Amino acid sequence: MVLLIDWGNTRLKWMKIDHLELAQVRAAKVNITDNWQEHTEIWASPIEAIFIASVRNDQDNQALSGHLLNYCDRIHFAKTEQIACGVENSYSDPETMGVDRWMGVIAAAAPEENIAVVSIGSAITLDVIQSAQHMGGHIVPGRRLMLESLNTTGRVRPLMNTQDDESFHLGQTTNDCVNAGINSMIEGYLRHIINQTKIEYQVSRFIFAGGGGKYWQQRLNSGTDQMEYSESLVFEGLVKRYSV
Ligand SMILES: Nc1ncnc2c1ncn2[C@@H]1O[C@H](COP(=O)(O)OP(=O)(O)O)[C@@H](O)[C@H]1O
Ligand SMILES: CC(C)(COP(=O)(O)O)[C@@H](O)C(=O)NCCC(=O)O
Repeated sequence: MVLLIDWGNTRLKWMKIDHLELAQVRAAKVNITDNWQEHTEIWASPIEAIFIASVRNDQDNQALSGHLLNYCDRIHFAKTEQIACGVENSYSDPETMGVDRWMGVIAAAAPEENIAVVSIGSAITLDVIQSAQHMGGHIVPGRRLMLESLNTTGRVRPLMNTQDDESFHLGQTTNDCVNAGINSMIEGYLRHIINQTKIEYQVSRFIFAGGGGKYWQQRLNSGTDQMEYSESLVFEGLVKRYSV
């Protein structure tokens, strides 16, 4: 059994597969937790190897690997590279690019296709790939980070609405004003990058990922653009990178 881990700023995602094969990743269940220590099932069965894409700090990564070493001594933390699986990174200093983004880029890249990966998690990220060349991207604060940034005003102390706004509307409470406004910001940003990447980078395929990926892919998919949602994109990148 091989254990794959995608550790973002909010949640740890994990799956177990028999072999490093894309078909297995696509069929496997993605498990999600805010608190991995409580999930003994992660390491309950024998594990041959562990591949991790983590954007957490060294202390968190050491705590996780220190624990996992009790169950498996083949632990590999993926790193962002200049080139991998035929995909070239646009960063002048590739190691500074989040490994979750890089795994998404590796997973999405296809010869002779122009693709945008849009990940909607703690941060919202864009990565554009033209025929296996990473062209660059964006990083913007995600929904929670935008909302929490208003706490610094002292007066606006909003809470996240549990229900997603389905349409444009105006709030009549502080909370609703903030939530409706942030949703509009995300929608405006996403519509803008979809338009611009089509015009400027001839993007013809959009792959959404991350905790809000499914919601926004469904909401923005008018049927005219090729828009997909992938729950396992980072895992697919790990498999593509380490199955060679
Ligand atoms: N509809 C949505 N719109 C924007 N962001 C969302 C939505 N649903 C969930 N999220 C965000 O997704 C994040 C969790 O997604 P995830 O990809 O696991 O994040 P990370 O990889 O950063 O841990 C949360 O921070 C949450 O605010
Ligand atoms: C941009 C990110 C914070 C996104 O993380 P996430 O929302 O998936 O938790 C992460 O990819 C990261 O820490 N990147 C390093 C900076 C960069 O990619 O240039």
